Amino acid sequence: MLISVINTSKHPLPEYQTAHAAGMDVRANLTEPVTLKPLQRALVPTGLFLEIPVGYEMQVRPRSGLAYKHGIGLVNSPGTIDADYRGELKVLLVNLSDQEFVVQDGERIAQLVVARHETVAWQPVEVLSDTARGAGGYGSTGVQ
Ligand SMILES: O=c1ccn([C@H]2C[C@H](O)[C@@H](COP(=O)(O)OP(=O)(O)OP(=O)(O)O)O2)c(=O)[nH]1
Repeated sequence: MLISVINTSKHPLPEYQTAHAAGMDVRANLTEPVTLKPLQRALVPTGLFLEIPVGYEMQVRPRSGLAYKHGIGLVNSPGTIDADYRGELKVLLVNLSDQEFVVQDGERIAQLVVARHETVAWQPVEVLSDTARGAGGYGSTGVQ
C-alpha cells in the first residue's frame, strides 16, 4: 500500500529490514542526543508527517533488541497513529533498565506496523448469547 509522507528529518524513511518483516524501523530525529535515566520517559520526534489511508492505523511498537539489550520500551505500547492525524509522528520511549541510556540522532528507536481496522457502531441489547466460557476469565481454565 502507499502512504503519503512528508519527511522533515535528515534520515531515510522507515524501512523494512528483511523482505517479509511486518515492521518498518523508524529513526529518532534529534538536534542533540536524549539521555534517559532509569524509569525516565521521553517523547522522541521522528520528523515524519503521515497521511494513513482511512480504514487503517499505524502501530508504534518496541524493538526487541533495544528492549533486551538496554531495557528500552514504549510507555504506551503499542502507540496508535490515527488516519486523521496530521501532526509529527513521535515515539514515547521509556528506560526500564537500571542504567542510563542515550538516544542518538538517527537511531532506530521503534517499528511501525500498519493494520486494517473496523469502525464500530454499537447495538445496545438486554441479553447476550450463552457460551461455555460465560463470564470465566483471568485464569478460569487454569494457568499452566
Ligand atoms: O505513540 C504515539 C501515539 C500517538 N501519536 C499521535 C498520533 C495519534 O493519532 C495521536 C493521538 O494519539 P492517542 O489517540 O493515543 O492519544 P490520546 O491520548 O487519546 O490523545 P487525543 O485526545 O489527542 O486523541 O497522537 C504519536 O505520534 N505517537
